[in-house]
Amino acid sequence: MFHILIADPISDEGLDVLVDNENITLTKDTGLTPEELENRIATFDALLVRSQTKVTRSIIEKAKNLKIIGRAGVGVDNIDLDAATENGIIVVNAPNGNTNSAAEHTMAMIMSLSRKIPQAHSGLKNHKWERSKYVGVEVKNKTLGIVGLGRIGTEVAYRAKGQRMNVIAYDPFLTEEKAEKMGIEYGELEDVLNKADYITVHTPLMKETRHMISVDAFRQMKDGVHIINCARGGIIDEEALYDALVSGKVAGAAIDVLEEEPFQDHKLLELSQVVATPHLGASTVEAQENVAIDVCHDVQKHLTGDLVKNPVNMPSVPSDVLSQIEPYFHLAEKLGMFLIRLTEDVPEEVNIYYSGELADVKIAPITRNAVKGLLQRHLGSHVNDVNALYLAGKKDITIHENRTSTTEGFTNLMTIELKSKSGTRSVSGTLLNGLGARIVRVDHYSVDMMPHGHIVMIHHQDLPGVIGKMGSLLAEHHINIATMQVDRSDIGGDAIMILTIDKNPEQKELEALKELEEISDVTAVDL
Ligand SMILES: NC(=O)c1ccc[n+]([C@@H]2O[C@H](COP(=O)([O-])OP(=O)(O)OC[C@H]3O[C@@H](n4cnc5c(N)ncnc54)[C@H](O)[C@@H]3O)[C@@H](O)[C@H]2O)c1
Ligand SMILES: O=C(O)CC[C@@H](O)C(=O)O
Repeated sequence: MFHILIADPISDEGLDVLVDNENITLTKDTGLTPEELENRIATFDALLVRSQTKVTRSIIEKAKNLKIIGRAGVGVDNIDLDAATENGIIVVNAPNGNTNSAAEHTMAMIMSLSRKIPQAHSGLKNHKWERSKYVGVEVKNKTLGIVGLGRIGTEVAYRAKGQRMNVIAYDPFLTEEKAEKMGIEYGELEDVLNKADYITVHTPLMKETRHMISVDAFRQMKDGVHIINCARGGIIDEEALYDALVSGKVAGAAIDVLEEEPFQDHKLLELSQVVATPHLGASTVEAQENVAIDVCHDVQKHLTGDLVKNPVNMPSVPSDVLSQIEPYFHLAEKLGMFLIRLTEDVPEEVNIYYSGELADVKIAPITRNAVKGLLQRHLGSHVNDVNALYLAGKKDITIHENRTSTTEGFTNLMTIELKSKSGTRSVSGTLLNGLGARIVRVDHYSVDMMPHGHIVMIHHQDLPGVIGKMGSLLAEHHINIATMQVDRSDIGGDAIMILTIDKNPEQKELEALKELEEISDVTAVDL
């Protein structure tokens, strides 16, 4: 049974996705204080939030069962992503569902600023008919500067063009060709600041964008510029904006978001040239349904073992690519689990070689599963594909991915090589059409074994009678051999025997095998 805590108001249309699942329980408890959330979170498998709830490191560290945090919206600046990743908790968002609403809200803010609609409305509500006080300006032929031309910025650009505005935009991913295709002007940040009559920001809030519009940026703007922030508080330096409004440099500002929310007492709100809404960009029926449905689908997928569509702290995999590579996840994890048993030393470097068909697919998710298999022996079951690479880095294990053309006759071949102080060990596997995964090489020995069950790997000398002795010894301990593979380097030289047996061998049984003089090493692996 999975328990989901809904900590912010999430649309029922989304929750309906989860309600019908009999393995899921939903607890709605909105408006919890950080301390209350910290005290409650331990029993939950999933947490659903919007922008209000701050999911801090201390909350995440108390969340011993948490597997997924669903953010019904775009911005994830209210979630400590590093803490989530370190703790193997996947974070998903709903990046597409509120794009239109945020863009429409931005346009409404631009029009409100230009025609002073909120101020005039307030006047009338206070029984004042003040037509001359609220003379506005047209937006037609004015220049709108967009900082951040992603999903919302792009939609704002098209809407502004519909209002006959000129649009200039800055985004690190915007090219001149793309700008030309959109019928807008391409600019550096400086060009946008210099040329625009209205400046609207649509970047995420990150280290790089915090206070990107500050004193220096205001200095570069036209006198009488209008500023709009429907993205995130913190992108604009609020002190600098306040001063620029008071000095008249900025004619008006429209604000949906501020650094501290809720913000009913902020000094910017005291200025008559500021219009503001309480973080309403995504607050439409449509947007809330869309984001709730998207995020709830992903939460359900993750809890039932499927890959999610909108991961934030893991690369996403398009479904056509996923169907190609998913069958290799199991093979990769088992190869990793097997290989780590071949050394008692601290792993230092891992090389993963992808050959044949595997050389042409997206390998990163396969690598994550291999590393997960490797690390689980020492780090336990909290290693998962969200934190596997992070944890490997923390343990100073370097991971290299290589694509090669050496297929050794297989249509696909994956080899993992593990380097440690005592040397290099390796294991190779393949996926046989219709037959599933096979381990086909252990170090330089060829084998053919299914990667599951109780496996005993024995290094011995290639001499007559060894196999018989070993078989009798196992029989004495009532151990039944299910399959056996043997390979050798030379006649009479080193040889390997891999058995699958019907029960987990006890330590004393392994010790008894080691006592046979022809046997140099015995390793048990449970896959
Ligand atoms: N007010 C609201 O209710 C509301 C609703 C939805 C989204 N948002 C906010 O809007 C932001 C944008 O949403 P989106 O869906 O368009 O995201 P997006 O990822 O599609 O677009 C963000 C764009 O910003 C660009 N960018 C990043 N750093 C930049 C920089 N230093 N300078 C210029 N551009 C930069 C990126 O390249 C990207 O194209 C979200 O992060 C969220 O915080 C607010
Ligand atoms: O939760 C909300 O309504 C705000 C969402 C918005 O800020 C976002 O980043 O998607």
